[in-house]
Amino acid sequence: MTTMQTAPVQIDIENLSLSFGKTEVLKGVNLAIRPGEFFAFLGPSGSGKSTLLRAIAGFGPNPKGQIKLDGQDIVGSVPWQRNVGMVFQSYALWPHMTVAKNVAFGLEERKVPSSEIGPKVLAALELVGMADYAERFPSQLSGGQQQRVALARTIVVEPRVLLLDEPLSNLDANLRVQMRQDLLKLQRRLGITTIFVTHDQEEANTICDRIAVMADGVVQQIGRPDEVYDNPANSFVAKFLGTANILEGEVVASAEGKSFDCGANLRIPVDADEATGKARLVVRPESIEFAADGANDSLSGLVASAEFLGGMVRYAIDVNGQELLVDERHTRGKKRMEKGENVALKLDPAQAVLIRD
Ligand SMILES: Nc1ncnc2c1ncn2[C@@H]1O[C@H](COP(=O)(O)OP(=O)(O)OP(=O)(O)O)[C@@H](O)[C@H]1O
Repeated sequence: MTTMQTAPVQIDIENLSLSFGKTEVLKGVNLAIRPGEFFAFLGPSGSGKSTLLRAIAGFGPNPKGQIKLDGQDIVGSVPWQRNVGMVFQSYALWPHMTVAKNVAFGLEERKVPSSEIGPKVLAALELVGMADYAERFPSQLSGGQQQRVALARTIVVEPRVLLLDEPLSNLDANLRVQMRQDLLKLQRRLGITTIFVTHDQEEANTICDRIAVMADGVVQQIGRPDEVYDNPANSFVAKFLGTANILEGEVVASAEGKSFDCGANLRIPVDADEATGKARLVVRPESIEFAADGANDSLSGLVASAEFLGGMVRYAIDVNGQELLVDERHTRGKKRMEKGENVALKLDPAQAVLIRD
């Protein structure tokens, strides 16, 4: 079982809405997940990520709309008919069964011939690096090991889709980093279409091919992590992925062309085809640079605060009443600028994104 027996599936979610009583928690979700993709639902607590994942698995109230696996709608079919594997945050291993029994359980339920069960269990445990622990009980394993067993138990039945609901959140920080790489390797080896639910942007960014950023039961944006980071569709996405300066202002036209004006003498040129009127400008702290004093087009400001973050220093700079966060790479022994110090900033317009929300 080193690769999928069947070709990986495409998942299409169309106009999916779901309510708990009168509360609508998914509001018309549309998503297309490609075969073999490692896809993330990323969003804050309560945004509906788990509800959406559970709807794919067939748990929870029946949604309106469609969930298609390779074009076939599965809404309305019972969970065990979907052949979709789910790994929960809490592992949910049977405490009274050994590791091998836990992994064998799903095969026995599916009436797989007993002669095939042993080799399949061993192969699944080998895939997650737990073959030596087959006769232990869950209570004799660390959290990370239990999570590996939970994974083995899910993949042993060769599901068409792998659903992971915050699978690493109970592990300590170092183990999480290692496990996410292991997960990625496993996913690539199996070639299985996988959805990973997390509220941790670093986790999603490092291992997922694409992400859907969710808020309030609505998909806010879909794309590769770097695409979404570089081109946030709205303020929520800009703030949720990384740190962003979001300047309020308007696009104005003048003899020199169009620019974004947020008062405070801060004008940034924008494309000629941008409509005039109210807008916001998103600028990441790492894309603003300190310039030599008096350099052309530089903005002058005052250091309001400085935070040492290890590899960099995050400054808050007051530019005529508008505060801008600016990250500067730290090198050994580099002196930090002091509060009240005069600085000049360079803001490359190509690094700024105009949004209208
Ligand atoms: N069984 C339920 N009954 C009523 N409301 C529910 C139920 N399950 C979830 N909800 C509500 O649905 C909304 C979405 O919850 P969901 O668990 O999908 O969010 P989430 O993004 O996965 O958050 P978290 O990261 O905290 O799990 C929340 O407002 C939650 O309170």
